[in-house]
Amino acid sequence: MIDPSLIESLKSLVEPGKVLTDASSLEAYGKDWTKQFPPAPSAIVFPKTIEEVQAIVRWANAHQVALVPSGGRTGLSAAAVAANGEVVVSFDYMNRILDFNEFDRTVLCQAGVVTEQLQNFAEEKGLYYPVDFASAGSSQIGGNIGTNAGGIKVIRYGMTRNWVAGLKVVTGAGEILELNKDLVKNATGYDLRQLFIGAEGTLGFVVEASMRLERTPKNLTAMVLGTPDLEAIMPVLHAFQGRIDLTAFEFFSDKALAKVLARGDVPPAFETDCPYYALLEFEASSEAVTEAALELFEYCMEQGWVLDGVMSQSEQQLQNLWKLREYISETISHWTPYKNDISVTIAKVPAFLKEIDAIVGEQYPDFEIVWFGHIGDGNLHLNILKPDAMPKEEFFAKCATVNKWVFETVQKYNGSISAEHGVGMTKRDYLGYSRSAEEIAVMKAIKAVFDPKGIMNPGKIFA
Ligand SMILES: O=C(O)CC[C@@H](O)C(=O)O
Ligand SMILES: [Zn+2]
Repeated sequence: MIDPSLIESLKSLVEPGKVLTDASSLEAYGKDWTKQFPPAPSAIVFPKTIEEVQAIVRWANAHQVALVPSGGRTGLSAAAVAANGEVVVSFDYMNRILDFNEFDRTVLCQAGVVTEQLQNFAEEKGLYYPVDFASAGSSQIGGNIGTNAGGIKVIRYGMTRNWVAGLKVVTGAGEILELNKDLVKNATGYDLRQLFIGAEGTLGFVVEASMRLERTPKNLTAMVLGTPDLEAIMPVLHAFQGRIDLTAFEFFSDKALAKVLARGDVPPAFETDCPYYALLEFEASSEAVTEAALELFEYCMEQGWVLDGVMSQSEQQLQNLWKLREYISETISHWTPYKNDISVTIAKVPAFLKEIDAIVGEQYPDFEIVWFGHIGDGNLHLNILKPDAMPKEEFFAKCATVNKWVFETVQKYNGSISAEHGVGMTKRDYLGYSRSAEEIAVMKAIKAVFDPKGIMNPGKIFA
């Protein structure tokens, strides 16, 4: 905890009432969606302007106070958790869309603009912001950039990184930098914008971002296909990708589906029980595309890769099919899951999946294992559910012992121990499985340049 007199000086930097220290605010703003680390911030500060953010960072430098950036706090790696008396900097009051440029198709957002707010704004302009995920209703653009958020349309549109035209940041040294200025072409040396994307607030804070928009997809149509086993999913992807440009290719297991259906608010896709399901989406822009999709469906049935399937016939049915996939994470959060977010290149998915599945089957004989994720991107979400009777600490400790086997396999396949959720605190001890000692040394050197006093989100990414 920091000195109470320091909190008083912090109050002088922002509008009255914009520093909170009451227990419920500390609890709420001190954590994200992870449940491993008890929140313990000293205060929450709510700047309204870039100048206020800069003043807070300079104050933190002067007094050696650690800062934690806070957006929608929907992260899954504890990158936005303040567990050690830090001051949380919330962007809740920097939530305005400032400008729209129709020629460049860019939207200037303050860091606290909620993802859905940007998606809706794009729609009003007849355009589309394509980065999408279940937490779009609360996640903020600044946080999406800090984690380089991915989601369900990466196969077609890429990660948040692809949509950042320009950034304004306050570095850990308290300087304001304007990065890339929305240029499409800018060959003037290092692209510092890219460094701040996925940096989890460890170099500085994103205060404004210019985000690119895209044309609206036409007549999005989804298919849910039941497969006889895990191995059948990738040939289905390959078959469809040979003829159709997919906007999504997701998968989930029967266990994931059962949890979602048990909620009672989503209809099943079809009656046949299958161990695994693929959800794919495409633009049914012409009759020919729809026909090709149906032919591919039949072909996959003939090959024995698909047991049953359905294609959405209306916007409502499209939404319902998506709910089967999008509701999984929130639904299973009831079981305090231990999460893995791992990836390999597409070609390696079948062999990798088989090996990981065997490891977890062997290592977690008594735990319920839920598979789902963005398999079309090579990204698997492996969730281990906590048995109700087992204390949280015991459960997480048991799961951590299995990391060695899972991460050694990830390393063997040249994969990533965190595909899209970031490193934060949950994966910092395992960074070496995905990044070499030399790379980590360079990353730390870069941090020292932007954040010489080490006050920006310390303890995240690096142990
Ligand atoms: O809860 C998870 O493991 C994944 C959350 C999110 O990335 C998703 O794809 O639904
Ligand atoms: Zn995901």
